[in-house]
Amino acid sequence: MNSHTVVTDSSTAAALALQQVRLQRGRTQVFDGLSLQLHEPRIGLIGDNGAGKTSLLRLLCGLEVPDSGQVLSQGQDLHAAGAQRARWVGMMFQNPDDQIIFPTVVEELALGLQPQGLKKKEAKAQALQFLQNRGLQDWADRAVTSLSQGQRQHVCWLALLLAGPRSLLLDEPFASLDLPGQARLARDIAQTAQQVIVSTHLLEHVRNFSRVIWLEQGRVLADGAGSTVCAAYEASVRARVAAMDS
Ligand SMILES: Nc1ncnc2c1ncn2[C@@H]1O[C@H](COP(=O)(O)OP(=O)(O)OP(=O)(O)O)[C@@H](O)[C@H]1O
Repeated sequence: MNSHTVVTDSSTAAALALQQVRLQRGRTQVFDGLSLQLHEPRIGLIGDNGAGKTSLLRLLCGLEVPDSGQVLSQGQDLHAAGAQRARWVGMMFQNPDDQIIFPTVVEELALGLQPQGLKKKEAKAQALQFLQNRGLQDWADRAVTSLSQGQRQHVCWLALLLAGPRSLLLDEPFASLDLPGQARLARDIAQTAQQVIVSTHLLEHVRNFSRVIWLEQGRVLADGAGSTVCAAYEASVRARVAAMDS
């Protein structure tokens, strides 16, 4: 298959796929021919700092363009898709301040509805209704800067849910959430109809996923049931820590 080939059979194509992707960031060759078919409704990404989890998510949502190879969503080239890409895939960033653009919560949520062709006023009304349905109407006109880090992360999750692309990519979504916040997000993820791909160091949140991918230096070290892959990663960490002590 050459680098311009586009798989067109969307009935069998994976929600997301990488074909022979090479990516360099700065001086680091992050991926050197990575291929993955991402069919499953819940996929976890685990691995040490610098393994390539964020880079993979950034490729999958079109923020990084591969140096060679292709990123596909249901068989269509993500980078050739232009504006409709926002209907296919959306990402929640590790740092909410990299994501939030608008001064108030309701405006930020409304932004995500614009790719659906809604006028500003309609989008704002829908965003307000969405907040009301979740008992968060008091947040609507709050300045985003007045929210805590964890609350801003929650706003990013709500914006992604409301925008409703068919694949949701979450980069360390639990990192700054308190325990009730983590439980709420885990419940939301479990109830979401769309595909959800989660990168995390908190393994309990992906251990029950049908698929977890363990990345190490841009390569797949293990790929399988969450319980098996998480146990293998934990065993590796234990062995490395033991080696440090000896
Ligand atoms: N903007 C950048 N410029 C140069 N190199 C980068 C950049 N971003 C990431 N890298 C490098 O790419 C590699 C993969 O980084 P990435 O952020 O994808 O890892 P990660 O698995 O998400 O790590 P973490 O668990 O720390 O978030 C690392 O070696 C990192 O140093």
